[in-house]
Amino acid sequence: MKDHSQPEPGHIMQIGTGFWASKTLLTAVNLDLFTHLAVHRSMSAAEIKKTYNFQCTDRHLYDFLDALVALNLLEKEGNLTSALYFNTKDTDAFLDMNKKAYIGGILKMMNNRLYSNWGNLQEALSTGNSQIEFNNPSENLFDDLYKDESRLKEFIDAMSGAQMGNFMAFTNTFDFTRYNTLTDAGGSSGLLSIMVATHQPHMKCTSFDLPEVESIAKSTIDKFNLTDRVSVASGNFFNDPIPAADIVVMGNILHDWDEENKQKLIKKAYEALPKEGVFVAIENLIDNDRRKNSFGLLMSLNMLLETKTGFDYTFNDFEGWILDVGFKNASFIPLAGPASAAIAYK
Ligand SMILES: Nc1ncnc2c1ncn2[C@@H]1O[C@H](CSCC[C@H]([NH3+])C(=O)O)[C@@H](O)[C@H]1O
Repeated sequence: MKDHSQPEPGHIMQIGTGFWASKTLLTAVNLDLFTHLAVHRSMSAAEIKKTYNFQCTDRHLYDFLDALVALNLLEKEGNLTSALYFNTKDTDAFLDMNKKAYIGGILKMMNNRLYSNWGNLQEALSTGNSQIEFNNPSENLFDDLYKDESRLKEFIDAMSGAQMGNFMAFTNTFDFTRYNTLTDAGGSSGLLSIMVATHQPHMKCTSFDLPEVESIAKSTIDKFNLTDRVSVASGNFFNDPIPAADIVVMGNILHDWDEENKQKLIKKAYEALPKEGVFVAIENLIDNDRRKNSFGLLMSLNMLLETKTGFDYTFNDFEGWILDVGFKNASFIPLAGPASAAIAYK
C-alpha cells in the first residue's frame, strides 16, 4: 500500500506544472489561499468568501473549493454550508508561501503569463512565432523579461518552483564522490548549488548567471548560510567563459535555444571542465520514441510559445551533440516526474 504520510513533490509537480492543469488550481487566489489556510488551519466557505471579497454566487464558490478538493489540493470536513476546508499534506508543504519547500512560483508564473500564451498555440503553430506578452519581442526572451524587476523576480521564483523536486532528486542520486567543484551555468537563484552544498559537504559550488540575477542569488545563498561554499559569478554564457569546475550543470538551459546555440553552450561547458569532468543537463528529456513524455513534448511547445526557436530534446539528441563536441559518452538518471539528468563524460 502507498505511504501517504509524506508529502509527494512529484504529485504536486505533476498537477501543478502540467500545462493542462486546471485554471482552478492556478487561480487558487494566486496561491495565497493555501498560505491562508496554513495560518488559520481550516476555514468555512463563508470565511473564504469574505477574505477574498468574492462576489460570485455561493454555488460557484462551492464549485471552486470542491474542485480543489477533487484535485486533492484541499481537504474538507462536512459539505456545503457545514464544510470546513483545510490544506492537504502536499499543499501544506509545497504551496504555503512561508514554507522552505514552497514551489508555487511556477504556478504563479503560469497563472500570470504562460496560461494566456497557451491560448495562442494555434497562432504559434501557424506563424512559427513566439506568443509572449511583449510587442515586437526581441530574439532573446531574457532581454525582454529582465527589463522589469517584478517579472524578473517572478521568473526566478518560477524556476525554483519548477526544479525543486528535480534538484533534490539529482543531489541525492548522483555520485559526487569523485568531484569537488560544481558550476551551475544559468544557476538562477542558486538553488541547485545550495542543495548540492547542503547535502554534499565536500562540494564547493558556483552559481553563474546574468548580472541582473546576481543580487537575488546572493540573498538566497545568504539565507541558507552557505556563503563559504557557494559563490555567485556573473556573466554571459555565450560571450564569457563558464567558471571552471569538475561538474558543469545546465538546468533547463539548452531547451531555451536553437540547435546551433545548444551546441555552442555544450562546447562552452566542455571547455570549462577538466579531463574526466562531467556535464549535466537537467531537463524534461523526451523519450527516444517520442511517445510517452507528454510533459517534455508540451514543454517543447512552451519553448515555441516563449522563445520561438528553443525546443526540448531526447537523450539520443543529447548524445549526438555531446559526442560531436568531444565528450566520450553519456548516460542519464531519471529525476522527479518527467525530468532527467543527461550526463556527458569528458
Ligand atoms: N546569456 C546568458 N548567460 C548566463 N545566463 C543566462 C543567459 N541567458 C539566460 N540565462 C539564465 O538562464 C536561466 C534559464 S532558466 C533556468 C534556471 C535554472 N537553471 C533552473 O534549472 O531552474 C535564467 O536564470 C537566465 O537568467
